[in-house]
Amino acid sequence: MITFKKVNKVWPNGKSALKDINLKINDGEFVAIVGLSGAGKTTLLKTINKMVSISSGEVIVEFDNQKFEINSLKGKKLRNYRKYIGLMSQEYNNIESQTTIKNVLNARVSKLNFFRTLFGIFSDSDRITALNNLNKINLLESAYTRVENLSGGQQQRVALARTLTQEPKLIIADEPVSALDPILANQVMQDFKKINKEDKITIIINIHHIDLALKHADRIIGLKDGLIVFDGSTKNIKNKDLKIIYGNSYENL
Ligand SMILES: Nc1ncnc2c1ncn2[C@@H]1O[C@H](COP(=O)(O)OP(=O)(O)OP(=O)(O)O)[C@@H](O)[C@H]1O
Repeated sequence: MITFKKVNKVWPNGKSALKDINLKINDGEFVAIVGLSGAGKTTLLKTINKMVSISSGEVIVEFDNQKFEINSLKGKKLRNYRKYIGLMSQEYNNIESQTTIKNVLNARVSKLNFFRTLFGIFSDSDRITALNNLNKINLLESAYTRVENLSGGQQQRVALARTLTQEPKLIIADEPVSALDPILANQVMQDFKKINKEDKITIIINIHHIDLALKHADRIIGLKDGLIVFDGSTKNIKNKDLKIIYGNSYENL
C-alpha cells in the first residue's frame, strides 16, 4: 500500500507542484494519473521512489510486512528500496545493439556477483525468468532479435519485460505510451493490464491519452495545478469530472 499524507512539493523557484496530497493506493490496483501538462503528475509519481523529495508531509510504502518512510530513506536503504520499484518512462532505455533477451536479463545484473557481472554470465533460472516474461507479453519469438530491429511498441514491451524481470512490488510508469501511435499504445496498455491482473503487481501510470486510461485502468486520479480534483473508479467518472480535470479543453480532445 502507498499512503500520501498531506504531501506538498515546492520547487526551489517557489512553484508549488503538489498541494496537500492525501492518497491511499492499495496493493494490486491499476491507477492512471491524468491531467493537463504541468498539473504535477510526474512530480507525484517520482515522490514514490524519491527521485523527487517532498517539502512536507509523508509518503509511506508498505509491502511484505515492510514499511518504508520514503523521505527518510538514504544511501544503501534507498538503493535497496528502489530495487522493488519498477520504473518506466517514455524512453525505452534499451541497449539497442543487444538482443531482446540480453536487455531483459540486464534487470538481473545487480543480483550477480562481480565475476558473473564482468562476463555477463546469467544463471539458468534468470534466463527462464526472462524468457517467461517475454512469453507473457508475446515477445518470445523476438528473444534473439537485436532490439534496434524492433518497432517502438515492441521496444517498450522489452522495457516492460525487463522491469518485470527485476521482480518489482510495484511499477511506476511516466508517460510510457506517449511516443507510440494509438494502436501500439493500446497494445502496450493491454500488456500493463495483463501484468497487473495476472501477476498482481500494482501499476501507477501517468498518461495523456485519456481514452486509454479509461479503457484499461481501474482507478483515475485527476490532478489540476497540484491538487487532486478527481479520485475514483474508472467506471464512475463522468464528463463533468473530465471537464474539471481538463477544463474546457476537454471538449476538444
Ligand atoms: N525541477 C523543477 N524545477 C522547478 N519546477 C519544476 C521542476 N519540475 C517540474 N516543475 C514544475 O512543477 C509543475 C508540475 O510539473 P510536472 O512535470 O510534475 O507536471 P506534469 O503533469 O507531469 O506535466 P507533463 O504532462 O507536461 O509531463 C510544473 O509547473 C513544472 O513546471
